[in-house]
Order: sequence, then C-alpha cells, then structure tokens
Amino acid sequence: MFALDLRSLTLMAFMTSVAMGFVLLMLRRHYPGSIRGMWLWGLAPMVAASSTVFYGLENLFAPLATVVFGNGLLMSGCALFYFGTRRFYGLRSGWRPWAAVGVLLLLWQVFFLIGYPDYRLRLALFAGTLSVVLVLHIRLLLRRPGPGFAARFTAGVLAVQTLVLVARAVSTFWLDTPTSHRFAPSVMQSVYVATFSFSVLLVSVGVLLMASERLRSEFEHLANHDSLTGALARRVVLEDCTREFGRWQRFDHGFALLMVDVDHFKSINDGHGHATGDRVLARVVDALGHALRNVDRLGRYGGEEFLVLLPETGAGEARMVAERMRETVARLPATARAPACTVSVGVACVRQGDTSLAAVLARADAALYEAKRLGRNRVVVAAAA
Ligand SMILES: Nc1nc2c(ncn2[C@@H]2O[C@H](COP(=O)(O)OP(=O)(O)OP(=O)(O)O)[C@@H](O)[C@H]2O)c(=O)[nH]1
Repeated sequence: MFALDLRSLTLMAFMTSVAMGFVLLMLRRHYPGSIRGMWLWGLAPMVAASSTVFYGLENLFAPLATVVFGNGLLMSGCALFYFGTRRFYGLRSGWRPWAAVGVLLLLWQVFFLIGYPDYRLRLALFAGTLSVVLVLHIRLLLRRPGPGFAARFTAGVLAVQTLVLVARAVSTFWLDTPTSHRFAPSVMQSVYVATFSFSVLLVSVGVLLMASERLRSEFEHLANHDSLTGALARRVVLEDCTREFGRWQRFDHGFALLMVDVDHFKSINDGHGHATGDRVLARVVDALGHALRNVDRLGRYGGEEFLVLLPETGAGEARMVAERMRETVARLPATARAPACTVSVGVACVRQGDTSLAAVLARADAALYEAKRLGRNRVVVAAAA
C-alpha cells in the first residue's frame, strides 16, 4: 500500500514538474527580455522531472543508472533553478565548478552503491547536497535589497523543503537499513517525496510572482520617469510639489522650488545635432542629481527645463543647493560625445499669501527669466516677500 503510494507520489512529482516547467517556458514569451532567468526556471523542473523516470522505472535500469542519472538530474534541476534566480538578478554563474562538484558528489554516491553499499549514506549525501543548493538559493533571495513578498514567499517554500530534506537525511539512520529501498514504506519517505511536488508547484508560483513584481516596477518606472534623462516625469514632480504645498498649508513646513534651464541649448542642438543634445540633457540630469539629497525631487518640466523640489528648505539653503548644481554642471568637461554647457537657475520659496502652487512656480520661472537676462550661468532667488 505504502509502496504504491510512493510510486504514485513520484508520478505526481513528475507530472507537477513537467506542467510547471511547461507553464514557465510558455509564460516566458509574455514577459519582456529585461526579465531574465525565466527559461532556466522553466528548464529546471523539466530536468528534475526527468529524474523521476529513472526512479519510477528503476526495475528497467541498473541501480547505477538510477543513482547517476536519477540523482544527477534532480541535483541539476535544483542548481538550474538557482541559476535562474541568479540570472533574474543579473548575476552571472560559472557552471563549470558546479558541474565538477556535482560529478564528485555523484561519484561518492556511486561509491556508497558499489564500493561500500549503504542506502542511508547515499540518501544522506544526496539530501545534504540538495539542502546546500537550497540554502544558497534562499540566501540569494533574501540578501537582495528589500526582497519583496514574492522573493520571501519563494524563500519560505525553499526553507520548508530544506527542513524536510534535512529531516529525511537525519532520520534515515533510524528508519532505514543499509539495504533499504527508495520505495520502502515509511511516512517520512512519503512526506519527502510529496514535498517535491508541492515545492515545485509553489516555487514556480513564487518565481512567476517575482517576474510579475519586476514587470510592475518596470512599468511604474516607465510611467513615472522621463525615458531620456531618467528624471521624474513632469506629472510626478508636480504631484510631489502639490503634496508639499498641502503640507505647508497644514503644518507650515516650508519648501523651495528650483527652475533649472540649460543655457543656449538650441545652439548645442544646431551645432552638434539632436542626438548630442539628448546626451547633454542626460548628462546634466546626472550631474544635478549628484548635487541633491535623497529627499529632493528632480523632474523634467519641459524640453531643456527641469524642476527641483527641496522640502523643508529656506531661501539661503536653496541658494546654496542651486549654486552647487550650477557649478557641478559648469565643471563637466567637454568630451567627444558631449560639449560643455551651463545652466541658469531660478529659486523661489513658498511664502505667506501663496494660495496655490502656481504662485510659487511663477516666481521660480520669473527668477529663471531674470537669471537668463543677467547673462546666464547664474542663480537668481526670488524675493521672500
Ligand atoms: N536634443 C533635444 N532638444 C530638445 C529637447 N527638448 C527640447 N529641445 C530643444 O531645446 C531647444 C530650446 O531652445 P530655446 O527655448 O530657444 O532655449 P535656449 O537655446 O536654451 O536658450 P536660452 O534658454 O535662452 O539659454 C529647442 O531647440 C528645442 O527643440 C530634447 O528632448 N532633446
């Protein structure tokens, strides 16, 4: 009865793995190329599934083939899943050392089959090997900055699987004998085999969630940022400014707005071409970003004009920030790909009597106009009252 159950469970593990591998490989086409690792995630369950063919039909194969191919394929499946996650995070994997260690471990298992036959040592070595791969996988998932729900979920499933593997490895010395068999009835063995099906199913769901989370954040980034410069989109920076204006009205927390405009940008475009102009804009935004704090917000207001929000900032500090930005841009050296350039900055702080954000924006704009009029490459701060 138990033996039959174990064979059924093995068959279930096979079907689940093939199905999930197929689902992952098919869904991969619906994700953009920027979501990497999915084909490895899809291949992994397929490879692991092929191991069950050797286990399930072991009467047809020599025990050596079952150990070498069955265990080898299952180990490879686990490693491929891990490689898939590394790829997802943009990490390269050298497979040669892994293959070398895998072959060594398989040779040890062959030794415990032929040289010193002992089922318990074979099983403990095998389960121990898989546990190490799973622990590396869990570590990778949890060590990424701010792992999302999907990564934590996947790590949780892998952790349960690891616990079962370790329990199986340890319990073999009580439950089994050196001549025990894979399908020998035991509740522990049933849990061990059944866990494979469930974890393949849940880990596949986990990695699909990871891919979807990544896709969502890529879309959000696209929607909220200017694709040329990486600065915030006009809508987003204006929303932030409106929120800050509301905070000022409720809590009297002041803020400053900086209107930054590239000087004589038209002549850069005309003299060097539009593509060079684009590069200059990206370079300027990069430089402006370096002159800002984490809480500050930099957005593209229009063409070659940028809007900076400095929360909790008065006129004196805003002028210093604006000067730092101006100097940072002016110090950028000319290169073969981008000429040197300068920026003019108009600064305005929110003040008593302001009834809308538009009033502060208008003052910052007027200050910018004044900076241009005075000769460019300078900062002008709007009057405080
Ligand atoms: N390359 C490039 N050019 C842009 C982009 N957006 C706007 N422009 C160009 O930026 C130029 C802005 O020119 P103007 O408004 O005359 O200003 P300016 O030449 O910088 O002169 P001042 O602001 O008075 O110093 C126009 O020629 C626009 O076509 C862009 O995304 N890429």
